[in-house]
Amino acid sequence: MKVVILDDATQVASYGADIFREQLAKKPDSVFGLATGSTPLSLYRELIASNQRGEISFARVKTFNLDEYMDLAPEHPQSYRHFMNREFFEHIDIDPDNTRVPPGDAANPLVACREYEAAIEDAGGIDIQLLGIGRNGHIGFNEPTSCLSSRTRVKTLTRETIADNARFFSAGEFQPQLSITMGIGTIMEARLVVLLATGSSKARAIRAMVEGPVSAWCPASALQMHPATVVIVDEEAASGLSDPAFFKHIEAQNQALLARLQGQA
Ligand SMILES: N[C@@H]1[C@@H](O)[C@H](O)[C@@H](COP(=O)(O)O)O[C@@H]1O
Repeated sequence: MKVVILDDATQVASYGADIFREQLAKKPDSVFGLATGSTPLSLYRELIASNQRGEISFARVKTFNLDEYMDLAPEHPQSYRHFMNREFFEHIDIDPDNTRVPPGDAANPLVACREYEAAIEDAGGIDIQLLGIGRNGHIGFNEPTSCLSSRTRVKTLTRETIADNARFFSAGEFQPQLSITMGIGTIMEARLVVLLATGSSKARAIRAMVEGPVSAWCPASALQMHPATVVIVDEEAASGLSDPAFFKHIEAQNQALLARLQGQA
């Protein structure tokens, strides 16, 4: 697990966006796993700007979103499908048919979960999976006690997650208690995982993910077993780590090594 600590949320978004830009330069038909939440929004805005300047193209890209609320139609303003269209897909040159979000309104969610897994496999697997993290260490909607080898399935949301996401629903409005989410096993098969976290409310989860035991109590801790995970955090989200200076030292060494290798090319 590579941990990159940066000054602020703007730098976190740029560092993350660079990884996507580099991937697109290498493989224009990349498969991206995408996330919702407020954290990735600045990264999406950077990618939109690059796309509109003609620096990158999503014309051959396929995307799979991590999760969706159950019982919300795609047109519902709080559905993750609606969020992705509004915040990202409508502003880039992607073919809408190449974007998938788990169907929260599927007549048979169990069949829909199996089909989602099959579609990821048919696309050749995920090149980069983008993740945020919940305050309780969830990734996607894999809440604490999730099986660490789980696949796409229906998950019950914790009261903490429902409370955290209540701000998006108006008072008295139906708020889903269930979700469809890629499993931790699904996420672990992505070739590269990029997890972003900003703000002090994420400090406890980041510490548990990076330093804690690999445990279903912190689903993100499973990423300690992933061969290529980059965790990009601002100072506040890193504030619970025992030795942030060590991670900064490693990153400085990595950048120096990269510069040396580029000099040799
Ligand atoms: N299912 C999503 C997660 O994918 C996201 O990482 C988390 C954190 O959201 P935010 O970035 O707004 O803190 O919220 C939701 O529960």
